[in-house]
Amino acid sequence: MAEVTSKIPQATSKRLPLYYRFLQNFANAGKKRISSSELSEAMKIDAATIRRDFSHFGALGRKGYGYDVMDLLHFFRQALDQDEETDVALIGVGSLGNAFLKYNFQKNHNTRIVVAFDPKAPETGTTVSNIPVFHPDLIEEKIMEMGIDIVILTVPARVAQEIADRLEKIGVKGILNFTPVRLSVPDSMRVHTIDLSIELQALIYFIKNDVKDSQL
Ligand SMILES: NC(=O)c1ccc[n+]([C@@H]2O[C@H](COP(=O)([O-])OP(=O)(O)OC[C@H]3O[C@@H](n4cnc5c(N)ncnc54)[C@H](O)[C@@H]3O)[C@@H](O)[C@H]2O)c1
Repeated sequence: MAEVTSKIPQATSKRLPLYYRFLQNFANAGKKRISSSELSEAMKIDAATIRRDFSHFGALGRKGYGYDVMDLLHFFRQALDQDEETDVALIGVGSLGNAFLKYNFQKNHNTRIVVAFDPKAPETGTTVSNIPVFHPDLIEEKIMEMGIDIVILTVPARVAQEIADRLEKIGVKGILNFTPVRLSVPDSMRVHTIDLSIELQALIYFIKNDVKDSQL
């Protein structure tokens, strides 16, 4: 199967983790091959979109056979770098942060939150769902010690930029930002901002306009 190339459209790339999750479920259920219409039904993405996406990955289903589940999984694992374990830190253990610590990517064993920070934690650290939570004074020390590159930010808006600046200084590469702040960071750092109200607005727009190729 072909390597992922930079030519893959963004909308297709965004569906990669979703494909991966569904294929894992199919593999766990003992399924060896899958057709685009079966995937379409499970994922609620139309079959033509799936076939087009898969053609970008060099995956060509055979008529009457479909796609080989293990082949696809192998490909997605490489594309998503899932063969490597990624340790993630979370900053801000409030309503949202607590929920993430409890969830902790249960369906993806290669990505996990291994440490968290919140001023409510004593300096010695405590745990939530077995994950150590330290005072934010220890952010630099712990993140560098643990070699963490990715941080989930679930702090109040007023402290978000200040924390991003601190993370930049210690070479953190990526922030998954749940705060409403448009973080200003250098090119060496990547920020993905998730804003539920924008996602919801987009969903409503796509439903109203019946845009099929937008399931993510
Ligand atoms: N992305 C979304 O869709 C979405 C949805 C809800 C909330 N939010 C945003 O996510 C953030 C968290 O929301 P919440 O509801 O969990 O808030 P929350 O107030 O329940 O939690 C924030 C936590 O951050 C901690 N904190 C404060 N200063 C800190 C610091 N310097 N370092 C580390 N931790 C610090 C607080 O002690 C608190 O536990 C807010 O910015 C909120 O606007 C985003």
